[in-house]
This record gives sequence, structure tokens and C-alpha cells, in this order.
Amino acid sequence: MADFVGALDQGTTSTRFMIFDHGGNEVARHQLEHEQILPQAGWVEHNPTEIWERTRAVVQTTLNKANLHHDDLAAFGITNQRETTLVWNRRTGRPYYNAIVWQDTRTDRIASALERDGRGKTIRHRAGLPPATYFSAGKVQWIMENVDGVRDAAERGDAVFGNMDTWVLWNLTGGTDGGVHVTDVTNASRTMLMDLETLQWDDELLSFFGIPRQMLPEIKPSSAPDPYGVTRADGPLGGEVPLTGILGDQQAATVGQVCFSPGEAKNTYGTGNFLLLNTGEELVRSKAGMLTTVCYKFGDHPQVYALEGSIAVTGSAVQWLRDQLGIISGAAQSENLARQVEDNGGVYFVPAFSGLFAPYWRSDARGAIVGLSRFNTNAHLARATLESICYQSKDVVEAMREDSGVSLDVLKVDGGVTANELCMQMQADILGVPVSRPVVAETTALGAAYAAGLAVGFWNTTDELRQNWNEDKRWLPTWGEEQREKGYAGWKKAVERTYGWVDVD
Ligand SMILES: Nc1ncnc2c1ncn2[C@@H]1O[C@H](COP(=O)(O)OP(=O)(O)O)[C@@H](O)[C@H]1O
Ligand SMILES: O=P(O)(O)OC[C@H](O)CO
Repeated sequence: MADFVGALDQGTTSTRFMIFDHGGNEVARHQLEHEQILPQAGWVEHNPTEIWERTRAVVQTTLNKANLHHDDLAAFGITNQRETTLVWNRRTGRPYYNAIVWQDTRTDRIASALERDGRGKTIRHRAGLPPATYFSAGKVQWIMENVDGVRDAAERGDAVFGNMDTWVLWNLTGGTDGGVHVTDVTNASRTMLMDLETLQWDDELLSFFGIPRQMLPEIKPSSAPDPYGVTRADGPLGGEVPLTGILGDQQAATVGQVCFSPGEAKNTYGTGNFLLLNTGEELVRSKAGMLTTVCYKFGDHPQVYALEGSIAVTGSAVQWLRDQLGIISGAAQSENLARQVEDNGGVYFVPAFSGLFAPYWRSDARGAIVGLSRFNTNAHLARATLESICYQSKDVVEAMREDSGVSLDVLKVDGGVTANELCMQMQADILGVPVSRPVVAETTALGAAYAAGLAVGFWNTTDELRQNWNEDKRWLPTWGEEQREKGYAGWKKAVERTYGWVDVD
């Protein structure tokens, strides 16, 4: 058996390829950003051709950096930004429209109609998701209604739908020349089209959005001993490697953090934040604004479910300070700027750029900075931005406790923002719970590598994977209860100020 496993992480801001050894250690990586296309307020798109080109480039460069070849890889795993929606022509390989990103709010009318006319109740029960702009089905409907020729092509069987896992897999396995059209259960569970119990596309859900079944990829397990396909020899790997793992990126991070037992949770801090709690084989239906989602399904083993608190804007609020306001020149500088002041100076920033996701699900909310006085500076705003990441996480931890009865005794964290030591200290203070970061912070790619490697016997059991997890750093709470309650009360008041800002009806 080859000595390494490769994993592609096609994320919201960048695409990276990483190679891991048997101990779960990183051997090499390369990463490239892609353009965020913002055609109008609330719209976010990616160019799928650019994403495929970036994929080719990162795979080739990583192999070159490590001086490895395709036959050094026992398996290839894919993880991806979830929900982001693409429709392309299976004969020409050409996309009909840019990929509509999960953060995009153009489908707010579609989502609010679902809620008004009662279909939302069926979607909540069957798909485990609230009707919101976030998920794929409304985006497919929008493309069919607004892009010439797509509906006819879909009915003829020419136009196909996929999230980014499916797009990358289709291209890696051959594109118009034999590409496979497949997704995994975790990605399918984010479309609003899959029945969470049967793990199959559901005809009634499809009819809500007018989506013909032949547009959809085949749903497979997240770890597939019978491979989805092999990389084509004239592709970026230059040879055949079995493609045996696919996980949506947040489920991948849960696997990379070895949260294999019910009650174990992780919080990933990237463009947005995503807290997932493993609920085992039990499908827990949320009453507190969490999503029910498939956590993973390894081969023939029963599927494992999770409760998820999805937050749309966290790291991207830091990017906003950099790109739109220009008050920092890089994300890391947010820490230095925020350290210039002792506290938020009364300022709260609710970055509801895409409405509010969990646990509020308010598509009528928009961002607000409140509590300003003449005393405040950029440093207070930087601090309020980092605090907003932590307060939004507290909101979902509270909701999770309500749904599951689980009180976390430690929060496992990962993702780009966890490099920010001040933010992690604030998180421990605001939650009143220790925060723990692992040595291998790239848990998303690692989780996809684990799924792919388990399928081919590179790793044999989840217990073996647990041995690979080691703590890098732990932050302990320093605030008293009174300070914590006062700070949180201010946050809750600020959140209320964002409601009803846009009219979605
Ligand atoms: N030191 C830092 N402090 C605060 N935010 C950071 C820092 N470093 C990176 N980020 C934020 O982390 C995000 C990138 O994290 P990453 O895990 O790569 O995200 P994604 O997988 O969503 O592309 C960006 O939004 C960036 O603003
Ligand atoms: O690409 P990320 O890390 O921002 O994750 C995006 C999520 O999968 C959206 O649901």
C-alpha cells in the first residue's frame, strides 16, 4: 500500500490540496484563493471554471512540493464548501451560470414563500432544515427560472446539478469523457431535497422546487470501499488514484476532530462558523433553531447524524474590515488592533450580511453596528468584530444545549480564525468553557483524508484515528459570571436591532 493519502478542500475562499501520512501529519500542501464575485447586494458567486483550474494547480503543486507521484497516494478524498450550487451541461461540460454560493440571499422570496404556504413544515421534518436562502434547492429553482434554456435542458436530461464536490469529482474522473455524477450523503443532506431517514432524494421535496430527478447526482456513502471512480490518467495527478471519500467541509472537520461518539462536538471558524454535535444513530429534530444533518456514513455502517449550528459571517467579517473598510491590512492584524483597547467600549457589531442563520433564521435581518459614541475607535470595532464571532458561537451553544441536553465541558475548535489568540481567549470567557485547539488545525482536509483512507484500509478503525489527535493549546475562562451575563445581554439587544431591516415579502 502507498504511504500517503491526499485530500482536496474546495472551500469558500480558497482551494487547497493536502497530503497526510499514516499518523495524520501534514506532508505538503498548496492553496489558492479564487474570486468572490459580488454582482449586487446579497449576491455571491464563484466562477466554476476558475475553481476547477485552481483544483488542478493545487494538486500538481502539492505533489511537486512533496516530490510525490500519484502512486504514492493510497486514496483521494474530497471535501467542499456545502450548498454552493452549480448547473452544467453534461454533454459539453459547460456551466449554465456561475456557482451560487451558500451565503447568497437572492432566493429570499423563494424561502419566505415556503414558510408562508406550509411547505416549510414538510421540509423541516423530512430534510431537517428550515426554509432559508442558505440551501441548494432554492438556488437550483432560481437558475431554472432565470437562465435561458436551463429548464428545457433539465427536462431533456442535459442540465445536471451538483455542489462543488460533484463538480470537482466529475472533472477529476473525466468530465464529458466519462465523468461520474455522484455526491455523498452529507452534501445531499444540505440540498433540502433528501429525506434524512431514507437518505434518498424525495419526490415531494423535488416537486416543491420543480426540480426533475434526472438532474441530481447519485447519493453514495461518505467513505466508499467501492470507489466513486478513479482520477483520470491525463488529469492533475497524472495517474489513477481511487476516489473513496467525500464529506461536506463541516462534517469533514467533525471527522478530523475525531468526534466519533455521541455528545462530542467541534466548532470550525472559517468564512462562517459551524458547530456540529454528533448525535449518533439518533436523528434529533431541533426545536431551538439547529439543523439536523448527516454527520457521516462510512461504507455499510449505519449513518451517524449531527445537530448543527451554522453561522454565516465570522471570519468574513474580519475580511470585511480588511477589504471594504481598509482598517486592517491582513486578517491577523485584527488581533493587534483589538488588543489596543481593554474592551468593546460599548460597541456591538452584528454582521448579519446574509441575514441571520442559526439559531435565529431571520432572512430579513441585516448588519448593524450599535452602541457607538464619539469615544469609539477602529480598535473598538475590531474588538466588537472578534466578539461577534464568539457571541454568535455562544448563541448556538445555548441552542444546542436546549435541543440535546448536552453541556459542553470543552469546545474543540479549528479553522483560520483560531490563529487569533485573543479571539480564542474571548471565546473561553464568553462561553465560560475551556477552548481547545488541536496540533493539526487543518481538520477539514484531514477528515476527508480519513474518510478516503478508511475505505481502502489505509486506516482500519476510528479508534486508530483517535490516537492521531493531540492538543496544541487550551484557553481557560477568566471572566466572572456577572461580566459574562452583562456582555451577553448587550449582544442579545444588538441582535434584536437587526430584525426586519429588509422586506422579503
Ligand atoms: N489571525 C486571524 N484573525 C482573525 N481572522 C482570521 C485570522 N486568520 C484568518 N482569519 C479569517 O479566517 C478565514 C479563513 O479561514 P479558513 O479556515 O481558511 O476559511 P474557509 O475554509 O472558510 O475558506 C478568513 O475569513 C479570515 O478572515
Ligand atoms: O468553506 P467554508 O469553510 O467557509 O464552509 C462553508 C460551509 O460548508 C457552508 O455551509
